[in-house]
Amino acid sequence: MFKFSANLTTLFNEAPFMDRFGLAQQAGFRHVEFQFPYEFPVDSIKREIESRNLDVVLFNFPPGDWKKGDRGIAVFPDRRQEFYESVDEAIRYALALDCPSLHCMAGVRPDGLQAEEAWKVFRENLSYAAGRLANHGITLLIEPLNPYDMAGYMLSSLDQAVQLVNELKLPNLKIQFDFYHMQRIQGELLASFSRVKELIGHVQIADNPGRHQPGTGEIHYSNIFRFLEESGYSGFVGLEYFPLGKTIDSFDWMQAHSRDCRNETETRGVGR
Ligand SMILES: O=C(O)C(=O)[C@H](O)CO
Ligand SMILES: [Mg+2]
Repeated sequence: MFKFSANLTTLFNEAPFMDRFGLAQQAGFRHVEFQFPYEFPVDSIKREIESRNLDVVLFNFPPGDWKKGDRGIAVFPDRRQEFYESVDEAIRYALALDCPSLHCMAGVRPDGLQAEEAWKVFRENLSYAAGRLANHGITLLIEPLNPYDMAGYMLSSLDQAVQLVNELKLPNLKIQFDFYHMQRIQGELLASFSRVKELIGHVQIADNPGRHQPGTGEIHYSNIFRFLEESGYSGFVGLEYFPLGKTIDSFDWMQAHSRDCRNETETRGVGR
């Protein structure tokens, strides 16, 4: 049975980041994830999760300078040192927070950088990072992002991610399968998930269009949840959506899922 995780970057964003842990707990969540925690001291986050009995299940490596357009720094030949330091920083946070998985964003390829060179650097950096994370039992994740939201992002198809994972053969390198991005990239959601099931280390959800909660768009999430249960996926499903309306009013779809699911108590207890 899979478990829901509240993404505190996109959920509860009516409140400052450090207040979102308490709001997630009050809403019944046990697992949380977020994108970038680095502007907040790790000890403050640790206090929040310990006092609220939450587990942190995922966050990203530092992405470079987001305001200047960086969306990861793993593809740049001239920024390797900065990438190594970003791995150090991510590990420091992950160990303090006892987080089992980290997502490495690739980056946006500038015009002057040849694709072949960028892929080579990405492969080398992933090998480096996977080795460092393996020493701590942490899984490294890569996630294809749709080209409409993130133009020029290097890793923009599921096939590219599969190729990297198969080529590199690193036991702790897995795919972050975000149904929202997959819908916008290629559709064929159930078949695509089935095809790469063994390579998936984390799942995320949002509906399309709008990237809001399930039930607001075109994705048939009750089918997807049933399918995930039947497929035996037992990892996390991150709620990485921007609520339409107040966050606390955006969880109706979860009640429907619990009703559909045979073991209601377990779904609620573990997931929310
Ligand atoms: O945007 C997404 O879907 C993510 O999961 C990442 O954290 C990248 O920002
Ligand atoms: Mg995602």
